[in-house]
Amino acid sequence: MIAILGAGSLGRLWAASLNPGRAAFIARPAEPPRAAIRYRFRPFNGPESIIEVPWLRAGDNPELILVTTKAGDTFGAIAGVIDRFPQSSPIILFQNGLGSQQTVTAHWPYRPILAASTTEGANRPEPDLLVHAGTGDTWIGPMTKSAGSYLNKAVALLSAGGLTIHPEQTIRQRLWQKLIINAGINPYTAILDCPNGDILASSLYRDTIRGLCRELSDLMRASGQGEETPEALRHRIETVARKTARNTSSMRADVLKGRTTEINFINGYLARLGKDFGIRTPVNQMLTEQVQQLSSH
Ligand SMILES: NC(=O)C1=CN([C@@H]2O[C@H](COP(=O)(O)OP(=O)(O)OC[C@H]3O[C@@H](n4cnc5c(N)ncnc54)[C@H](OP(=O)(O)O)[C@@H]3O)[C@@H](O)[C@H]2O)C=CC1
Ligand SMILES: CC(C)(CO)C(=O)C(=O)O
Repeated sequence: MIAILGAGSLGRLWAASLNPGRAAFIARPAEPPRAAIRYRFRPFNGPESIIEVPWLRAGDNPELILVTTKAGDTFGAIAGVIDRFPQSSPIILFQNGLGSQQTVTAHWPYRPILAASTTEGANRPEPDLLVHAGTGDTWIGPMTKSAGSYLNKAVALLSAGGLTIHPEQTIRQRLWQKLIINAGINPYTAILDCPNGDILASSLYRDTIRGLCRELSDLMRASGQGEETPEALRHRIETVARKTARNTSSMRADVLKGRTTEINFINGYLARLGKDFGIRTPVNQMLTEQVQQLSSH
């Protein structure tokens, strides 16, 4: 049994991809018992089907716990339920950005905690409809010392669902690579209220991207993530913006739906890191503040 904490878009994608009966959602601690969650699943290819996922029962001992809450909810969500599970239960964190993973591993350093970086895309245009909007790859790797020995088992269990999973010993590097892309696309799409590709011609983007990439390059070096020139980072950001030109980014989607964004774990994380290292980050700071003004965060 694979337990999933966070019955949103990504959690439902995982539940739908695993064989029937293999997944269960973890309820919030104070939630009264409810009937199984039922939703329509529209796969990337093929016909729609109905998925029914039960709630994990008291005493169930999952082989794996997937955490698919938003970054800002993750620590509280885990803290609310973790005492139900043995110290040896492996936990995989699926959050975008950085910062939430460090908070969780600093609090539970002896638990086997892994992190994932995924390019799968899922959304819920209606509450009971889950759309697998884009297929991709998922990399999983250890964040705590004891997690290393669980990696192969976790990859095998999740691969059985049919999504493409890779073991990744240097998962922090992967998370950084995705962070760079999210930092260079998401806030602009939220501020400008436009699809990913449209940011490239905007004056906000053109006036600030050089400075942003300089900050990203300096922060990568200071964090031990290696040397990447600002020009190379800009090229990578723009390649993804062009490839996903018609996409609504997750941050723009959050703003449009009035939800808290993950800005504090993307450009906000980078601005905080700059303060720790004594590196000036005026562009990350400005983007963070502008996005914070658009929503409750
Ligand atoms: N969707 C995608 O395609 C991708 C998402 N990601 C990352 O995955 C993470 C999840 O994203 P996504 O699935 O889109 O987000 P959603 O908002 O769709 O799902 C998050 C879910 O977590 C639930 N939740 C919040 N707090 C708790 C809690 N304390 N206990 C149990 N459940 C809780 C929310 O419930 P409620 O709505 O009731 O608050 C919601 O159902 C994010 O960090 C995102 O960046 C990464 C790559 C792709
Ligand atoms: C790569 C990108 C920008 C694709 O939309 C993304 O990951 C997101 O929207 O969060």
